[in-house]
Order: sequence, then C-alpha cells, then structure tokens
Amino acid sequence: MTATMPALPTPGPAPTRPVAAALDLVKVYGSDKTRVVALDHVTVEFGRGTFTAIMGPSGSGKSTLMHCLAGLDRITAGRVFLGDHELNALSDKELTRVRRDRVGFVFQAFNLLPTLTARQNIVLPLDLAGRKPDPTHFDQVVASLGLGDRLDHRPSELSGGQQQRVAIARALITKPDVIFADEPTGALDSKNGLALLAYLQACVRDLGQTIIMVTHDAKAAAHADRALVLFDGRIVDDIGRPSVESVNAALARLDA
Ligand SMILES: Nc1ncnc2c1ncn2[C@@H]1O[C@H](COP(=O)(O)OP(=O)(O)OP(=O)(O)O)[C@@H](O)[C@H]1O
Repeated sequence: MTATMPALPTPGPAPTRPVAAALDLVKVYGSDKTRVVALDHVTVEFGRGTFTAIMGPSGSGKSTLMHCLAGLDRITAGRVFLGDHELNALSDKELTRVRRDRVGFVFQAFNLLPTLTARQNIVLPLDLAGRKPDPTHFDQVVASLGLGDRLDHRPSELSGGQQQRVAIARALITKPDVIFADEPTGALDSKNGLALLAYLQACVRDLGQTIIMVTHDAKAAAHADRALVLFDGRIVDDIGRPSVESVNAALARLDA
C-alpha cells in the first residue's frame, strides 16, 4: 500500500524532496504504572541525499524514533513515511519486505554473520530477497570502501574498521532509501571512527544516499548536515550545519 507524503514545514536550509517523515508520531510503551511516552507528537521530515544526526540524553527517544522511521517498531499514533510507503498502513509482511528492500542498517556491533565471508555478508540482503547483485554497483561499493582484497575473509579475520566497512557495504548494496546508523563509530578507535564518518559523508555527497544516524558524540554529529536534539520524546532543537560547539551548546541548554 502506498500513500502520498504530505507537505510538512521544513526547518533548516535547502529542503529537498523528503524520503522519510514522521507526522504527529506518538510511541507509548507499556500501560498504567509502566506507561512510558517515548515519542510525544514528533513531526519531522528528512530530505533525500541528506545526512542527519539524532542526539539527546539517554532515554530521550533517539532509538525509538529511529526504529519507528525504519519500520522496526510499530507506532502508537500518527503516521510514518519511508520512500513511497506509509509504514503504519502496511501489514507485517509488507513491512518486512520494505525494511529488507528499502532500508539499510549499520549498528555499533557490526552484526556480521561469522560463518560467512565478507562478500557473502555484503550480498546477504539481496540473497534473502532472491535478487542478484548489480556487478557494477557491487564493484563500486567494494572499491570505494577499500575492501577488494578482503572479500574472501571471514569477520574474525578482519579488523574492527574493516568489519564496519563490510557492514556499510551490506547497507549500501540494496541502494536503500535510507541508511539508519546507530552509534556506527561506537566500537571504533578515533582514527577509524573519523574515516568512517568521512565515508558516510561521501556516500551522501557522491551517491545521494540518505543517512540518519543516532549518536551521543558531538564530533560525529558535526559530520552531518543537520542535528536533531531530542528531549523527553520531543524534538527540541534542529541545527543546520552543526558544529561540535553548536551541538554541545544545544545539549547544555537541556540542563539549564
Ligand atoms: N521496549 C521498551 N519497553 C518499555 N520501555 C521502553 C522500551 N524501549 C524504550 N523504552 C523507554 O522509552 C524511552 C525512550 O527510550 P530510547 O531507547 O528511545 O531512548 P534513547 O534516547 O535511545 O536512549 P539511549 O541514549 O540510552 O540509548 C525510555 O524511557 C525507555 O526506557
């Protein structure tokens, strides 16, 4: 089932056609005494080919927002759009297919399958969908990540930085509408972390990829085009061209 994405007011500079959006999104966990409002009427849109960081204190709703936008979690109220789909209107089966075909994921723990080679891990989402990789795209992704001579290695034979690059190649291989990255540099040293962030920026700039990244790290957020700050399930700041200073100042205001 598809639906037209409504026009939403866009804060920040240079709006592009949105590829993901939440409209009056509410997510409640539990009931009665255990009831938690994790997202409290969130409205936001993400332009195609943009790189957004989601920040905020622990428990502010960052992961919940990412999971709802990615179709990993069902919403309580409101609407969520991804590509041509209104996720809340899809059956579980349709949602699984959209997630598999239209979304890429990169996690802090690289989540590679240990018994598969790098090559097999990269093409796994296509295998699961019964699709063959486009050889040109495969070669481009592998070359741009410098993985050409590592394709027959298993994850245990790769460094942390190389494993995370395999995870990014796996996320890129389906040409997804959005890549969701959850603390992608969390398990890397600062040199590998910076290299990874530079690569994510290049994916946005050169491939027009859309990336939404949850992070606690102001330095990581400063690599994005935009930083959203969440607090108590609401978006309280929306910073265009974030710097370490502007992000830290926004977080400091939360304590004031
Ligand atoms: N499955 C769940 N069941 C019940 N409550 C949940 C569940 N998942 C999240 N919550 C609650 O929802 C709120 C938002 O959680 P969320 O994980 O989205 O925050 P976060 O900003 O990602 O936090 P962190 O930075 O610590 O990862 C929190 O109060 C959390 O305890």
